[in-house]
Amino acid sequence: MTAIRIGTRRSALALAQSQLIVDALARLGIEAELVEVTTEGDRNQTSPLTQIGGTGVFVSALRDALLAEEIDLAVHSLKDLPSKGIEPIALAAVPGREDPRDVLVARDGLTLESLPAGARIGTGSPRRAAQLRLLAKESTHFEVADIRGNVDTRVRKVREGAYDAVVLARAGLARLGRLDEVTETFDPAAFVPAPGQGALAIECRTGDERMLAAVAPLEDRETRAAVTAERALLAELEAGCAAPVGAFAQVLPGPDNAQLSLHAIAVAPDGSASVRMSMSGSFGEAHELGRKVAAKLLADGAGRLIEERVT
Ligand SMILES: NCc1[nH]cc(CCC(=O)O)c1CC(=O)O
Repeated sequence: MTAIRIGTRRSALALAQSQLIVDALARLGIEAELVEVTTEGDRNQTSPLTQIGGTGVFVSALRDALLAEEIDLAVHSLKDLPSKGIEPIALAAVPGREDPRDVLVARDGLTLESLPAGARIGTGSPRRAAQLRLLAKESTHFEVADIRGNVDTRVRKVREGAYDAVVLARAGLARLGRLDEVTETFDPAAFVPAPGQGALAIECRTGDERMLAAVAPLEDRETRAAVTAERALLAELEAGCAAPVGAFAQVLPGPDNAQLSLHAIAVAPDGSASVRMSMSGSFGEAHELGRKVAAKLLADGAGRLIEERVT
């Protein structure tokens, strides 16, 4: 049998994540190799993410390569996937999640509390920007500035003094072996992560039984349930990965592991207002839980808050 071709973006993080899957398959006795695919999101590092086609810019080139049969599997950061799937592509496996929390990487070991007034915090994410502004209103004062580039670039910009701090996913730094850069890890109930953050998505062509069977052992049912709830919420809000919406689901510890909790927030982009909601439901009804929490958020005015203001 020929080696499975795994499509990956070229960034250090994408390569590390895809290599995790190559290694996991190798442990199952299955040979796989990486095929690098350049995406529009990688080529275009200058314009804000929200201007280069919104959701899914990192995803479509890999999907195109799958459909053209240039690769057999695609590995994505699950949070970069559009919240609605497409028919010819299957979410073949969701492996175990890394730490889903957001972190601060600040100069001189600083935290949100200890950053001086007027500090510049870099993020390209409307969700992070909105939650930073929300926190700023409540405690200290800082300026949120747009930033682009991959994880290494962003950390370097703090080192070079262009920003006092950046907000990143803890998972990305963990996978790059750079957790020592973290100066504060945010409580996910206070600073809510992106739906799917920390999880990987392994996609194949719909009906490709060989690939579905190969990656089935990598599936983690707790992560699948959690991200199903988080993504159902995002889809129900008709929001994409660029929306100021956070969602974080967890399997509740207990004798039967039968409960899933979901905590979500929708924030006005300027941080002037927010709506939060928490609910739990049965493990087997993750999608329904996401829809219910979204409906409650909408009833509390979330739709108006997150409405895209095209300027
Ligand atoms: N937006 C880009 C992106 N997509 C996935 C990750 C990190 C890994 C993850 O969240 O699973 C990152 C970088 C970041 O947000 O810091």
